[in-house]
Amino acid sequence: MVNQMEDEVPVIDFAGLEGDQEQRKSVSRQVAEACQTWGFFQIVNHGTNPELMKRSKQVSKEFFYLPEQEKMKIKVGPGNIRGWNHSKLTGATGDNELVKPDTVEHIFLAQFPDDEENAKGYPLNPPSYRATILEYAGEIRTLHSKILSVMWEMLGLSAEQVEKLISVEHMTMRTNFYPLRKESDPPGGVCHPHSDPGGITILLADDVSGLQVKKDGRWVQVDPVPGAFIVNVGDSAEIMSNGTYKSVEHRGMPNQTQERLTIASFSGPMLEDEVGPLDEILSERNPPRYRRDIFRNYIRSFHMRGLDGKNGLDAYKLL
Ligand SMILES: O=C(O)CCC(=O)C(=O)O
Ligand SMILES: [Fe+2]
Repeated sequence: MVNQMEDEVPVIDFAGLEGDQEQRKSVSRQVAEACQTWGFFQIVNHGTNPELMKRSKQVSKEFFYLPEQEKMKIKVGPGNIRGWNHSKLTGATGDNELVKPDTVEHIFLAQFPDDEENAKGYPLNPPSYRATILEYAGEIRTLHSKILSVMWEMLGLSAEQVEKLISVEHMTMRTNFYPLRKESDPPGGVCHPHSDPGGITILLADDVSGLQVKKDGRWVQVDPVPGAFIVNVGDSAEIMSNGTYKSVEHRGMPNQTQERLTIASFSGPMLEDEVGPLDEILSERNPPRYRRDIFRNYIRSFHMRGLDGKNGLDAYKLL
């Protein structure tokens, strides 16, 4: 681990995953431990093209810089959470309080499956937006699989089972834009405390601080290592691991010296997949701690509650 401090989210050097067996084992142990304690870690030397990361941030910022009337063309609507979202649109999706007052401006879109349905909601401006984001999504999908592979291996699953669990068929992205906020400005423009519903999240945090993670009842700031990704365990991975891996509450705050852009990429089960503790790890001593349900229902229940702490997961706990 690089730069390890007790009260800092672990930073893991992924170069070791391409090394010999010992090096791979060491990285795998660090990943499993981080998933069990923090539910969060940063990764460096992850192999993702830095130029593509930069272009994805750039094209996203270009979208957010557009005049409001242009962004309104892809705004969310009743029963539709895809597209551009702003606290001005509070309640616009019809899903209770999906958009709370003071919510950060963001855009939510799906990348995989790469079909007609998921192509909906993309902005036509800037013209290169969709192509760039899909190129980025393609690289990030590989990284999702790599991380998931380590996580499931470390639970003792067979290579065959791991293989089945790491193909990322369903992937979505939430891009958050936090304009520079001075101390004298009224509070607002935040990503409210929540846990992520999917498998894992890979966050491109633009080297600007603002993400905070709940640890032992208090908020801990994550200072992004330049060029790193911040990875976290989602609710589905917590459920599938029967609680071994932790989906931890976090929130996104504006930065007081720089504007902030974050791109969160969520890999998850397919909407019709059943999510429940993996049979292979259950035993008399490790009985199921969560009830099973299809992911579509889980997501619906999650959104009905709005972004609000870990309520989504609590509703599925058995013990
Ligand atoms: O912007 C951030 O720092 C956090 C974003 C986040 O947690 C999310 O989009 O799910
Ligand atoms: Fe999140």
